[in-house]
Amino acid sequence: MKLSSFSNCFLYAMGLLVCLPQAYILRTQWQDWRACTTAGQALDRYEVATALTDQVMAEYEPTGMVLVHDTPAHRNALSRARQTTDSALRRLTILLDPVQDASGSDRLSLATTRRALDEARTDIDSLAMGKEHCEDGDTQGPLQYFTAVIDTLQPPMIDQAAQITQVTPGVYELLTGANQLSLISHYARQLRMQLIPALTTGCPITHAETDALLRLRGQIEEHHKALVQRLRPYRDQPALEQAYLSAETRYFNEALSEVDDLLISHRDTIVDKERFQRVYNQGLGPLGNMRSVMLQLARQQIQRQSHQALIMFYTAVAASMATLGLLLLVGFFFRHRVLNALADTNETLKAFARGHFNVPLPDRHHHDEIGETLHALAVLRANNLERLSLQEDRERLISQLRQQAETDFLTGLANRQATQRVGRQMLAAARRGTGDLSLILFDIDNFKQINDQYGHAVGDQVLALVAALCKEQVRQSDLIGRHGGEEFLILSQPCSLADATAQAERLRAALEACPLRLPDSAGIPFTASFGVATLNATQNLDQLIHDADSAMYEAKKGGRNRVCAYRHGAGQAELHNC
Ligand SMILES: Nc1nc2c(ncn2[C@@H]2O[C@H](COP(=O)(O)OP(=O)(O)OP(=O)(O)O)[C@@H](O)[C@H]2O)c(=O)[nH]1
Repeated sequence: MKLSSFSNCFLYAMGLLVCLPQAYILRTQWQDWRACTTAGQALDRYEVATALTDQVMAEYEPTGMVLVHDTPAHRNALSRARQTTDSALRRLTILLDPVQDASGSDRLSLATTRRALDEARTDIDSLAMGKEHCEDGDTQGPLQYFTAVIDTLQPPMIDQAAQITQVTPGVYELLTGANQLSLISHYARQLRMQLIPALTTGCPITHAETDALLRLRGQIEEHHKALVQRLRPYRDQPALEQAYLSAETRYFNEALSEVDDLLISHRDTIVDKERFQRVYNQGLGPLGNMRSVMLQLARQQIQRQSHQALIMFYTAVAASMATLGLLLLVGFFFRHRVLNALADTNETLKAFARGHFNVPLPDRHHHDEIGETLHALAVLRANNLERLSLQEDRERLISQLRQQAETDFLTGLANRQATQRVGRQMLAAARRGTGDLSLILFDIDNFKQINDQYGHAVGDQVLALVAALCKEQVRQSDLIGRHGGEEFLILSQPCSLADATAQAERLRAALEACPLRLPDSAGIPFTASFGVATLNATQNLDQLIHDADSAMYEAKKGGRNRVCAYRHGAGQAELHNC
């Protein structure tokens, strides 16, 4: 497995290992925040349900007034109170509608409330019609009806409270306390409703009313004690402490003292009705205020938790992004600094292995292990390039030396040694069937006389001129060599005897027609005698030269400045142009 594939797999695996738990954490934090939002909405519904409870309780007094004095004014007050209650009930129904659970218990419960309310109102209306004042039990029936209505509101409130405490358990005591305050308000208002006949018309308090007062007084005390217990953990909250002290003073001390005085003295009338009404009514307000403060504290706690959940969510998002970014950075770093560097180094090494030391080295200057390897490669490359350069110089020198060793200094033609070496190669090629090999051997006629007459320097110039004329006359592939002093040879391949003879004739004519031109002379004419031979199946180079030499000898003998060809089997060289 290649390192690059391995690193890709490793990075993908790491990405999954990092992403999956982080996705889980993100999901959890998001759900926590959503739950807090849902708890806040549940608290909204809880408050509306509480307000509805208050509104139902607000009907107690106008109901009591209508039962005592069925006047149009009291009827109007009752009608307004009922309208407000209906509107609060509708509002709660709308709020609860989108959050119905599978059982639809909240909706059913509100339908029951609606029914109980309608029944209570019907019964109260029929009770109010044509009745006499101060009848015993006037207020007992309506109170039972209202109690039934209040009871139907408990299930939706408990459901909402359960939803809230499931998310924010810390608000349990506050919600329970608020519910107890609702019940205390309920009993407190019932207690006052019991006294409406006595307060408004001066009717004597009946035994039944006294019993109801005692029962309600006991229930208020019972819930009051429980409320004090629940409030203990929150006494350090200034707003709640203040609301609590106000409720304690105004209702539990002052208002209930009025009731206790009435009960303890066993009187059937209230001495100072105005004072009783004022003190008792002023005591009811702090109860509602205290409950509002408790619900406000619960809301603040939910908001704090929601805020914390949101911060945790954003922190998780930031941590996820940072981790992923870090992973990508590590991947990029590893790919760039390690994998790519290794791949480049690998390519360079492969090129070196093929002997290509001229390839450019990867452009990396990091001080790490790969950087050190590349530095070593740079040294290796420089050493090898130097070695190759020296090798090239040496080969060039050898080539020059070889060329010098095989070149005739005077004419620039191949010397005898080179002629022998190249001649053997051409002979081998001819043996492989690449065509006939012919040899032209020629010697300048009476050259001694030229030397003697004009000097050796001029003789040398004649030799050089002969070489130049030869180069003009023969093919590039032919070999021209200086065989000896004033003797030259030409090896042609492929070339038949007839073609070689014709070529020798052209060369002879060219030499004859080109005397050596000297500045102070009219020209020094010279000629040459040529012998031509063609290689047969069994000959070696020396034998071929020997045949050409025989023919050249015949040309000399025949009077010079002529071409003689050697034919095998003829017994002697056959003269041509003689
Ligand atoms: N200038 C000069 N002369 C050379 C060179 N090599 C050989 N010779 C001369 O060439 C002459 C050859 O003379 P010979 O062998 O007698 O032949 P020839 O005078 O050409 O007469 P034939 O060959 O019979 O026509 C000698 O005088 C050599 O000194 C050379 O490199 N330069």
